[in-house]
Amino acid sequence: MALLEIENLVVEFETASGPFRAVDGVSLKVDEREVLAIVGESGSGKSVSMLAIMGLLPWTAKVSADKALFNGKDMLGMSQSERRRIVGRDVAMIFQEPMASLNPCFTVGYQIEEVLRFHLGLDRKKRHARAVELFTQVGIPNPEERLSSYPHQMSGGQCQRVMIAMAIACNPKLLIADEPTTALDVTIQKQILDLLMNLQAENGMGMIMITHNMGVVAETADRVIVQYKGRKMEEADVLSLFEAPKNAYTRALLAALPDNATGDRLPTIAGLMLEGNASVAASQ
Ligand SMILES: Nc1ncnc2c1ncn2[C@@H]1O[C@H](COP(=O)(O)OP(=O)(O)OP(=O)(O)O)[C@@H](O)[C@H]1O
Repeated sequence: MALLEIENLVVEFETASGPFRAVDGVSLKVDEREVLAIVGESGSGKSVSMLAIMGLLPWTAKVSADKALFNGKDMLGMSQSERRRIVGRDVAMIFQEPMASLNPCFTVGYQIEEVLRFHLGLDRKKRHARAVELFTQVGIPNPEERLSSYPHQMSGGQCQRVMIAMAIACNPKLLIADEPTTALDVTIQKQILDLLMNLQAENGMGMIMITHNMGVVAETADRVIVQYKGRKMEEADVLSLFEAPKNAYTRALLAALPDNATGDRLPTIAGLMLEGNASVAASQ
């Protein structure tokens, strides 16, 4: 049984100018211990698909799917309270902006201990011990001291480590990392990516890596889905995708990698910025 199995996911938003389809019939599967990358440019519906399954979209979103099973449970059919117990415990998400994901009014220690209280019901002493253990695991120096820091007293990289510690606090089966390194300095990006991949291997988690960066895909994924304007363009194991991409949009993404630039200028993705031309990629 797959850990996560989604078939024909559709997400539409009610907007002032009528309904807008952000995700258009996406299907995917993630197995235990597998890393699936979802890659595509900004606005291709990568985040919205995952937020829809987690029940984290606003009421203006209409979500439907033929199947949306996590660990055999129907994520769209279950009650809000049942979903709240699963999200954050069995499935955890890390977002692009660690500063924005943390509450500025509470210490990072309080925030991680809240996760441990809510999902695992640990008493104060056990919560504290587990928080220290988690901070140590994600490489935060002087964990005891750092637990009483507020988010603004920490760097972006440290805040992302806190977010990762919170995400793995309950040993989730699936970790969804949504552009986890995009907002960080280049030197820190590699450290955070290495940390995530080590934790994924150590804890045996399934993982979905959402990114627009083919370099990140190459470093992390077993399998890749290429998404464009809410649709799946191509799906392949990572080696096949890099060696023999089948879709024109995938080829264009790969050609735009700096290593593939042959002249002084980066290659352009011709025509893809025009409105409503998903067919350019879809039809090739
Ligand atoms: N609440 C909302 N109401 C209306 N449209 C929305 C809403 N949230 C997202 N969208 C739209 O849905 C589309 C897909 O957004 P999504 O965030 O999934 O893109 P993405 O591929 O993850 O890109 P990025 O990396 O920039 O977030 C975008 O066009 C976005 O503007």
